[in-house]
Amino acid sequence: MVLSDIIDKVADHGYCIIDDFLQPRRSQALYQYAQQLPAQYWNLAGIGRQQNQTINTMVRNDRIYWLTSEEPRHKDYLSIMDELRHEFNRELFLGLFDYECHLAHYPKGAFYKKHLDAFKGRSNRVLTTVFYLNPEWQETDGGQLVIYGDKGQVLETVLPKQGRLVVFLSDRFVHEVQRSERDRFSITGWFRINASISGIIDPPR
Ligand SMILES: O=C(O)CCC(=O)C(=O)O
Ligand SMILES: [Fe+2]
Repeated sequence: MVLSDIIDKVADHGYCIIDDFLQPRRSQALYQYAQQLPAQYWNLAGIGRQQNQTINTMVRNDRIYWLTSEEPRHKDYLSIMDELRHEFNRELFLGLFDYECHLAHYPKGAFYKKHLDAFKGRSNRVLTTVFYLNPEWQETDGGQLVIYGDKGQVLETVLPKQGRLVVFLSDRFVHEVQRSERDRFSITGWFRINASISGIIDPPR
């Protein structure tokens, strides 16, 4: 996998789906790490921004855990995403300022209804990344990521299988996570610009 493939695809289509983004043993290590995280680390995910953050389990009911660079076991992933950020800036002049990401755990029955990760001109999230950790995944396990086009048509239905990375423009593609029939683990993140838009800044986490 070459980072420039990702850049080219995003430049051409606004999104890309890449397999074997990391070496299998690195993906597997992240999977094992996520699986053994004690229950108290996982928080129910909220929706909306800072003051308006609410937990609405009708919209999403996954659990998340933010990754910080202080923890050595997060460094590997954060540093490759930083390389990718530099590459995006070098090739497409996106001016991406930082990257934030969290582990996500969708237990059996969990989902995330149709949504956008950012609203045009109202967010500093530019690109969304989702990296999948489960080593085995079948159609019948559910949990597909569905990406929609601007007329509401299905563009992609993505099986969340280990090593696969999805990158898309955060304010352009409505997407959803279909009900998962098994424990589903991933790392979702956002490349951001350092802009204060209408006096609103997205929360750092
Ligand atoms: O896990 C996925 O496939 C997508 C997650 C997502 O859309 C989000 O966390 O905003
Ligand atoms: Fe999303």
